[in-house]
Parts: sequence; C-alpha cells; structure tokens
Amino acid sequence: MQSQVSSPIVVALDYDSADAALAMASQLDPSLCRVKVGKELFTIAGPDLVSTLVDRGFQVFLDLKFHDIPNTVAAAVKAAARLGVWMVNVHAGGGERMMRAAAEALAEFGERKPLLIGVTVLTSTTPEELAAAGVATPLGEHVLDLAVKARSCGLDGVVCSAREAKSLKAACGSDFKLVTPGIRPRGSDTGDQRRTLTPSEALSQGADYLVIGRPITAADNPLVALQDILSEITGK
Ligand SMILES: O=c1ccn([C@@H]2O[C@H](COP(=O)(O)O)[C@@H](O)[C@H]2O)c(=O)[nH]1
Repeated sequence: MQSQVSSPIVVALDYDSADAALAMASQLDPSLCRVKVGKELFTIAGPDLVSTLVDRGFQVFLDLKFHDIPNTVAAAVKAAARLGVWMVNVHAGGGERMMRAAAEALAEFGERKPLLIGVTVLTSTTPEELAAAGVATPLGEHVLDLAVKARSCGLDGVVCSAREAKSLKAACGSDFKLVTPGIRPRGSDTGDQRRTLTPSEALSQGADYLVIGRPITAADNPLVALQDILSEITGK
C-alpha cells in the first residue's frame, strides 16, 4: 500500500548497490518523501529494487531520462509503468515525435499511469556550457521552449531548475508539474550543481517537487535532515 505524500521532497537514492539504497530507504518515511531511482542504481540493481521500494510504500520516480527513437521510448515508458512507478521521464530534447509516442503509450494505463516528465536542461549546466554545446538560444528561453513543446505533446511536466520555475508556470499553467533538482539548503555544498536554489526559494518560484540527494543522504542523520528541510519549507 503506497503512502499518501503531501511533502514535495523526492530523495535521490544515488547508490551503487541495492543494499545501500534500501538501508537509506529504511531511514526515511514514505509519508514524508518520495524516492528517486536513477541511472547508477537502476543499472546495478534493476527492476527488482524498484519493485521492493514500491512494496515498501514509496512512490518512486524512475529517473532514466529516456532518449531514443519513438518506438523504443514508448516501449521503455510502458515497461516503467508496469513496475508501478509514480513518475518516469524522457529527454524533451529527444523531439516532439518521441515525446508524443511516450505520452500515447501510457494512455492505456488509465489511473495507474505514471506522471510523464520531460527533462529540459540539466541543473548542472551553465548558460556558457549550453552555448558551447551549440545551443544559440539563451538558456532560460531554451528551457521554456522545451517545456512548451513537452506540454503540447501531452507530457505532465518537466525537470528544470527552480530558477526557471516562475516563467514556466506562467507559460504552461499551474497544472503543469515542475520537478526541480539542484536544491541546496542554505550553507550546503553545491557540488556539481550550478543552477541551484534553497527549498523554500524553489517552492516560492513555483516548483512542485524538489529532488534532493546529497544534502539528505550524506547527512549524519538523513531523517533529521529531511525533517529540517520540511520545517524550513513550512516555517514550523
Ligand atoms: O537536471 C537534473 C536532472 C536530474 N538530476 C538528478 O537529481 C539528483 C540530484 O542530486 P543532488 O545530490 O541533490 O545533487 C541526482 O540524482 C541527479 O542525477 C539533477 O541533479 N539535475
């Protein structure tokens, strides 16, 4: 039975074994957060680990950022839906035919359909890096363009930096979900992230879900770190 979760926090389980990921999950509370399984953990631990987390009551974001031909991506998101995940994502830069194929593929799941999210520009990317990669459009405009396309293709939302959240909500509407990694509580190490905001800043800009890894998982007491962030958000 999955918990009802009012918390916006999604804890990134970036681990190199199922044991390590499950040990962290045991310290968390599925009524206080969701969890994210990304490329490292899924490559090592696979669908069994995802099913175990779902069985433990967690809503799971499968963050594999699918980017392939439309037929392959459609099949991949269906496979994710069969695992019972709450959210799955594709690269918005993979194109409109690809995104549309993914959205159409999930229609058969009805109420059990996971949220389908498009990745815009990674939160570790700077405007200079994007330009050096050959994208002439300014970063904020490029993110907005990808988000508008994702919405028109039937996606439920996008991954972006919370710094872009305000303009995306204005353009795409309040129902369009904004999933924001690059969240750093004040004073915590930025690491490889570049477009960061604090949890409360992110929510005030319009973010719906805050993806947080190391500030929680590397803390001496992850549950306390999670509760501290929830207190910062609610002001209690
Ligand atoms: O643009 C993106 C997309 C995904 N991520 C993922 O989120 C977490 C962030 O972890 P931190 O430890 O809080 O930096 C990680 O799993 C990334 O793969 C992202 O950071 N940015």
